[in-house]
Parts: sequence; C-alpha cells; structure tokens
Amino acid sequence: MKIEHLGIAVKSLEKSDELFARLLGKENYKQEAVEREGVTTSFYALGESKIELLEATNPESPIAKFIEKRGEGIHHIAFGVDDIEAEIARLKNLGFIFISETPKDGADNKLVVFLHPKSTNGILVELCQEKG
Ligand SMILES: CC[C@H](C(=O)O)C(=O)SCCNC(=O)CCNC(=O)[C@H](O)C(C)(C)COP(=O)(O)OP(=O)(O)OC[C@H]1O[C@@H](n2cnc3c(N)ncnc32)[C@H](O)[C@@H]1OP(=O)(O)O
Ligand SMILES: [Co+2]
Repeated sequence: MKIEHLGIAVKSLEKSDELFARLLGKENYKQEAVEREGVTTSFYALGESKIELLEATNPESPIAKFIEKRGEGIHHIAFGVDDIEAEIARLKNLGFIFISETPKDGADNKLVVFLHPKSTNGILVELCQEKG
C-alpha cells in the first residue's frame, strides 16, 4: 500500500492550477472529468504520489457539498493497492465501513472505492488499483 494521491477540493481549477503550478514548480500532467462523481480533476506528479485537485461540475457533487460545508482544502487521502477486492475483504473483516463495496472507474486509469469517514478517524479514505 502507498499514498497514491492527496485529494484537494477547490472552487476553481483555473485559479488553483495556477497556484499549485507556482507552489510545486511544475505543471499538472492531466485534467480529467469523472462525470459519475461530478468532478473535474487535475493531477500533479510528486515522486511516488500525486496531488489531485478536484472541482465540482454540479451542485450535487460531493466536492460542492464539502466546500459548502467546510470550504476549500484537503478532501481525501487515496491509498494505492495491488488487489482492491482483497483489500475490501480484509478491511471489511476488520470492521471498516465502505460507502460502496463495488470498485468503480476513477480518474487516472484507476478502479476506486471509498471508506466512510466515520470508520476511519474522520478521514475520507479512497483505495485505488491501477486498471490493467
Ligand atoms: C473517483 C474520482 C476521483 C479519483 O480519485 O479517481 C475522486 O477522488 S472523486 C472524489 C469525490 N467523490 C467522493 O468523495 C465519493 C465519496 N464521498 C461520498 O460518498 C460523500 O462525500 C460522503 C459519504 C463521504 C459524505 O456525503 P454526505 O452526503 O453524507 O455529506 P455530509 O456532509 O452529510 O457528511 C456526512 C459526514 O461525513 C463527513 N464528511 C463528509 N465529507 C468528508 C470528507 N471529505 N472528509 C471527512 N469527513 C467528511 C461530514 O463532516 C459528516 O460528518 P458529521 O460528523 O456528521 O458532520
Ligand atoms: Co481521489
């Protein structure tokens, strides 16, 4: 398991891409929309991990709700795993709660699931597996 990315909720990718490019001294390597989640993402490679900026594409998006309630900021941490089904089974067995136990297509060629923050110390945790 490794830290695959840190998800950061932002109001405007245009503004935040400019800020993070200055902050990190590099440009993003992609922007990608994930309609199901109501987000557009923007990725920065940082060694083994990434920064994922997320802008809501509609008011129902989890990102829109998060920003409405808490403002911009760190939204989730994503762990990269080799076998997402095995990790789901392992963590379920340990009593962790999943928002959905069915891996779905995420951004950046991944399969993803999310654990509910109430079972992970108040942190929204995402598991990601590289799609073949
Ligand atoms: C998949 C594409 C991309 C990728 O990496 O490939 C992404 O990462 S997409 C990221 C956006 N998608 C998601 O976040 C999907 C999972 N999230 C959800 O299903 C919801 O956001 C959920 C269930 C975490 C919260 O939704 P809900 O409608 O229940 O919102 P509430 O405001 O009522 O929150 C309930 C409860 O959870 C706390 N909460 C909400 N969001 C977070 C968060 N990001 N981190 C920590 N805690 C969070 C919120 O404060 C409420 O707690 P309470 O104590 O009741 O106030
Ligand atoms: Co993510």
